Amino acid sequence: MIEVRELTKRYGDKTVVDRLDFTARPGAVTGFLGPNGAGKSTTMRMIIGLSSPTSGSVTVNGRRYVEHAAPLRQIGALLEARSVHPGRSAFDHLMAQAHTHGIPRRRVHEVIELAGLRDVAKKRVGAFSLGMGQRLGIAAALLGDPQVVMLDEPVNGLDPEGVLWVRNLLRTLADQGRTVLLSSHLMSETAQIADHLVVIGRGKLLADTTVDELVARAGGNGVRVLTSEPARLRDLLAGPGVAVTGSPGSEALHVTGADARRIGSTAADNGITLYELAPQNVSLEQAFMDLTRDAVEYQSAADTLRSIA
Ligand SMILES: Nc1ncnc2c1ncn2[C@@H]1O[C@H](COP(=O)(O)OP(=O)(O)OP(=O)(O)O)[C@@H](O)[C@H]1O
Repeated sequence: MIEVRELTKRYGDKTVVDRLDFTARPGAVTGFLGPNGAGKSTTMRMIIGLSSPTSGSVTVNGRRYVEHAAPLRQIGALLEARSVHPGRSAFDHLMAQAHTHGIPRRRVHEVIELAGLRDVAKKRVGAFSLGMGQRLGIAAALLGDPQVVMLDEPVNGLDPEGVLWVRNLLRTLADQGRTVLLSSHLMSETAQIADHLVVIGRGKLLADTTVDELVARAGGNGVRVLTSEPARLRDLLAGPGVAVTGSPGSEALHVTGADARRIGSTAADNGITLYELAPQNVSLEQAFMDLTRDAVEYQSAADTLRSIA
């Protein structure tokens, strides 16, 4: 478990992480999302003690990272800036890490297999593709067989097969009861992996939620209906969890909590004519952009032009 409490980091007069509060729980993949510069990497660095908070706290399995006798066995991390000696082989790199942490050689072979690196284990790391480098970073994160795994942009540079591999691996780790935290600025990609989402912008918590809740907050996956008898259809659809909105005198209704099939059947059973029955899918990417719009560090020229027009 990772518990972030009122975590704050300031560089000079700039507050980069601002009283951040969230929990990444065991048995779930928590997606840590935010636009560029939101403070994700800074938060992750504080989680593993590479940077110290200005105020607030963060614990891994109940203790601060530095208080663990064998931190590598508690949390395995892949952070963006890797320091791998380019002349070393993948095997030697992992062996050196294992050695300093009292991890047996057998485990090095296991993570090499797990990361699909067997064929390239003896190759110089300097000659690795970006994707192979990511796999090596993930192998290193898993070396201590940790209960908590934290990955900063793990699918960066991976081909579709690699992305699928990461997705399956993280699901397996969570299903084993481990805590998985992964950062990304890609909403749709994260939504396919994560059970839970923590969204930040300018260092502040914007949402601590599930994918479904986020979509609902952004307007939900409702259905637009055009009918000759809006008032009667509205009454017929009324029930727990169903919301129907529309303007007086208008033939249009917006329905949430009932899908197009149910609305169509209800209309047909009661002889009501429909002119339109259109599911409205809110794109996750749109929901994310709506949520983080005010927190984006550098707006695109188009946005800026729109806002001054
Ligand atoms: N050592 C530092 N000194 C001053 N400012 C810093 C330092 N490290 C990070 N920052 C600033 O903190 C802010 C947050 O950066 P951070 O790398 O944590 O964001 P991020 O969400 O990981 O972004 P990205 O998705 O681009 O990696 C940025 O504005 C960055 O310029």
